[in-house]
Amino acid sequence: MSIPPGLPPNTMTALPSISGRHPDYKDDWMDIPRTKLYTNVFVWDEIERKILLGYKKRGFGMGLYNGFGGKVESGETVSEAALRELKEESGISANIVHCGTLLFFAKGESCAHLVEVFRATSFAGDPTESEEMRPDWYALSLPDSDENSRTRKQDPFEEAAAIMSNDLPSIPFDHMWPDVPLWFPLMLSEKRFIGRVDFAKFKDDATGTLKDAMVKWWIGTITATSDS
Ligand SMILES: Nc1nc2c([nH]c(=O)n2[C@H]2C[C@H](O)[C@@H](COP(=O)(O)OP(=O)(O)OP(=O)(O)O)O2)c(=O)[nH]1
Repeated sequence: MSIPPGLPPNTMTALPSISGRHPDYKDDWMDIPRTKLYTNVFVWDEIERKILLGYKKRGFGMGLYNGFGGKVESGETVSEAALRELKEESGISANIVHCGTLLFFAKGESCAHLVEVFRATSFAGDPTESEEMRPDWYALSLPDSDENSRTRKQDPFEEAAAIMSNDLPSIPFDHMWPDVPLWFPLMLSEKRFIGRVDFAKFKDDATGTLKDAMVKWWIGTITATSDS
């Protein structure tokens, strides 16, 4: 499948890719009226095998755990916005490295979110709760999937690290955006990725309420760009 519309046009090769769709969704990518730029920063400690996540206390994405980020404001670069949001929401500073570009659109919304994702493994300061986010450390791990558990079992270093692991809680993937398991393993293995996920409301069988579900998705690993 080719790179979905709305993603940076100069990305020449993005392989391999993961793609899929909801069984009840037959349409193509949705038309996006407008796009707003966002950042999202994930900070982890390779030695202590822990990752810092924030619990969103209010507004958009309330009740979910995520990296730290928000809208890029006029006059600032994406990296400046990423560092500002990280500091405001978690109280820490970090050496950030850009690793992904993800486009999210929910049916019926006026605007898509183009999210520039950064990773950091060195940081300064103590995580501090803000009005918007409650930061906490979680044990560094991959989401559960056949693919990930196969990889884990084949990697003795990863297994040893897991045994030496800390007593921190596991990453609450069930309380994160549903797209996270698609690209999180790429981020942790320091790959560069791009992707798009379209959402639509579906009835949640368990609660009977309407819930945003992923209806069409594509994530690619960047192997080369036309300007590199
Ligand atoms: N994984 C994932 N992350 C998303 C999605 N949509 C989306 O905005 N994000 C990320 C990007 C940002 O890091 C964060 C949303 O930022 P925000 O609404 O808190 O922005 P903000 O702090 O500037 O907003 P505010 O103070 O004005 O409320 O969530 C999505 O569909 N999936």
